[in-house]
Amino acid sequence: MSCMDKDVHDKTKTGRLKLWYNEPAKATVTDGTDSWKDDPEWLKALPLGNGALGAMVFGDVDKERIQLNEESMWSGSPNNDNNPKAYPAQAKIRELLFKGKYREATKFTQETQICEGKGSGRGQGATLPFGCFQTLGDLWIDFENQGNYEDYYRELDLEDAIVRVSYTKNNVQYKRDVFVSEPDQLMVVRLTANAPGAISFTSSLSRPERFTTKVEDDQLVMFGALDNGKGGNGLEYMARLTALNKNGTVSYSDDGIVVQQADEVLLLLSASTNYVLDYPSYKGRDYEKLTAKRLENGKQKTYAQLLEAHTKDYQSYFKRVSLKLDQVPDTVPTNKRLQNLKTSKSSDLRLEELLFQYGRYLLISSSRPGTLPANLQGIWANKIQTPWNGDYHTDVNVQMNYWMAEVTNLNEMHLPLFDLMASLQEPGAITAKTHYNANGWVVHPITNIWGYTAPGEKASWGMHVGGGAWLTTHIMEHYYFNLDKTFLRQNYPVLKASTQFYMDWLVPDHKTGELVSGPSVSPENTFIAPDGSNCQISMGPAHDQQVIWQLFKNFIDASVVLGIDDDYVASIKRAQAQLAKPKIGDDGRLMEWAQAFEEVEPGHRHISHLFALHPGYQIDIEQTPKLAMAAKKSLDFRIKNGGGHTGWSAAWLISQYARLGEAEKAYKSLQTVLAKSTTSNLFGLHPPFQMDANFGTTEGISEMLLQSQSGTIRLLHALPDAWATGEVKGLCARGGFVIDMEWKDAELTEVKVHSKSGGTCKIGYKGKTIYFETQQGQDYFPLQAHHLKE
Ligand SMILES: C[C@@H]1O[C@@H](O)[C@@H](O)[C@H](O)[C@@H]1O
Repeated sequence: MSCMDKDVHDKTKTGRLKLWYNEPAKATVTDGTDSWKDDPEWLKALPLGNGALGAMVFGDVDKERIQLNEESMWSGSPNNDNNPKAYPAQAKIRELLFKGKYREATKFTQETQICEGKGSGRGQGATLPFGCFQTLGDLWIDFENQGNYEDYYRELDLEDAIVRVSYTKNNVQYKRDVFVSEPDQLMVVRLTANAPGAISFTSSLSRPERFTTKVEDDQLVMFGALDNGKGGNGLEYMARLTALNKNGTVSYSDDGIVVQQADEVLLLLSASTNYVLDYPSYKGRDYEKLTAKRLENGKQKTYAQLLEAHTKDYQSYFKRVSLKLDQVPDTVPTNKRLQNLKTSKSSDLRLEELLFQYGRYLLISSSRPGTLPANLQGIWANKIQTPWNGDYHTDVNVQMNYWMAEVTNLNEMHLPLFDLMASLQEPGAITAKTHYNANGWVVHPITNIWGYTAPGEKASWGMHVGGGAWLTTHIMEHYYFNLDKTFLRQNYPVLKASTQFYMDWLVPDHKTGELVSGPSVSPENTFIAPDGSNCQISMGPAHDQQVIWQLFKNFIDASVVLGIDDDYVASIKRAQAQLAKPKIGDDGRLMEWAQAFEEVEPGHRHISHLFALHPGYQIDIEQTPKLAMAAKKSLDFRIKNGGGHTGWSAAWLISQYARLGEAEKAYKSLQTVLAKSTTSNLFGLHPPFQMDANFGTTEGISEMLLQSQSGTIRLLHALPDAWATGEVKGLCARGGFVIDMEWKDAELTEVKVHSKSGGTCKIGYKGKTIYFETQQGQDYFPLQAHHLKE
């Protein structure tokens, strides 16, 4: 084990992409009872993860706290409280709606269509069958010697996914390096000092409830079972901790590990549960054996070997993309930079670069092939009752988590979302049959790791049936960016089964004969019915019509790619043509509902009726300019009335405006996210903390620089004045292209196109469009070769 490599702990030397601070996050635990309120010190801690194991490092001096997560730490249990009363009532609700009796329909829908049980417990389901994503617990490192310290420094280095802490105390310089390795499935903590025998501490493991610790050989083991929400034990978990010391002594007791006068110490932690993403039992993993094996493997390796494997793995993803907007060295601590931005209201290019790459860092750290998808918290939650149960919301949130995956060259991180979709097929088919007597599968706005697909406990948000269609759009996105036919063939059944649900669900509108979806909601939004009552339920809300249109388009395109041209595909083409389409209201805005209702909350956080502009593309600035202008009116109206007031909704606005080529408005929404919805560790805020704002912001910045949804690769489509000069490398475009760009004074100066799969490349820039044929693996320079600018 080597000692003390000086330079990486000194930020100024490297100019690397880092979050850094001159003060620790206090390791004290504040009262976690109010699940909707964040612990302010936790929001200063720094996140690490390997997709399954997560850690938040506080970096405190006298007592270090590393709050731990494991992706499947969920209370609750498999329980799909479908409601057999739903289908018999459906026809009456539709009749009421076609007659314009919205108040009666909304009331009857709440009485007959929601789940049988308590559902998500209004986002507080920790003790219910729905369950809740919870903390694994805390690793404590108590140095037991109070007193002053100086030269304090801590950082999260995005270039190698390591947290470093250093300070001087009693003339001894202490250092900590922490990372969570994917190859070794271990959290690694290295403690060093520049004086022999200076390292002494007691280390322990704990969590707010349901845990026992014991010694097993040279390990401290924490284990327990979570609440299954039915009055018994559910998921079983285990964490194992061991200490490898250089000189000094180590002793183990059921309460902790005591290290005395060591020169250097390595702490290794493994953790897992008996969970398996497999309907109907969702269990069977031998977590005790797995955690023991991982720890044993780790103990056979040197720190350098563990570090090298981790860095190599992480950088193989992170280093695919670089963004340069600012050349000025980073001399201001991150929390101070953010504070300056919030007070001065002036932009900060370095923070924008950092936020862009931070989204990529967080996705690599919370979603890997074979893990569960990133949830509302990514994988970082410090409570027993997490906001909204830390679940998977399918009416924008989980989709937003993955919008950036392909364009920012992280296609592998997208795979867990497809695993989730596949796991919802069986429970979703039972809900489709029970609630709607329909084939195929359906999911409503909330799902969890137990295959929950029922509507939940409130019709006002639960009756969103478009979530399944929306989720499947990711299948075609992954195909378009990678042209992987094997992937498409494997996922075609999920796509087809989703179309089968909507083919059984859609009905002709009594007046227009167009196919409409309903009873359904425009996610979580409320309209004023003609009788003045506040209602949510209607026939043909724009959002449903748009996600179903996109699903049918994707299914037709996938069938063409796979050479499938049967009667069923033909029936989908007919149904798509018959769907009610986006409409423009008398006020020029895009209509959110089939009728021009007034909104109870004009500044509502959801903008679901603009799905067709982003992430869908039924509406396009060049191909459907009228609808695009109506979309712009709707966006401006939303913001004028206070829209974008949650982190995720402000992040979505960046992409929406970017699709319209509205660079300054997109940039303004980016400033809104930074100024209003970003906290000192750059976590996004709903508030409380909610990860989709981070992922949505990275997507938004990508959309400002590069778009390819229309079939044309649009370069610098929404370049704000603030980014007059810059460079981006490694962004991906549909069709299997990787794009590098440099620009100066808002003019492209260099473009490189790498063709991953060959084929025709169509590029658009400032109103000019060029085409050129490409060979697989070749690079092209369209600026010169194809006179892109003349
Ligand atoms: C997790 C929750 O998801 C939906 O319900 C949104 O409307 C909320 O704003 C929040 O993001």
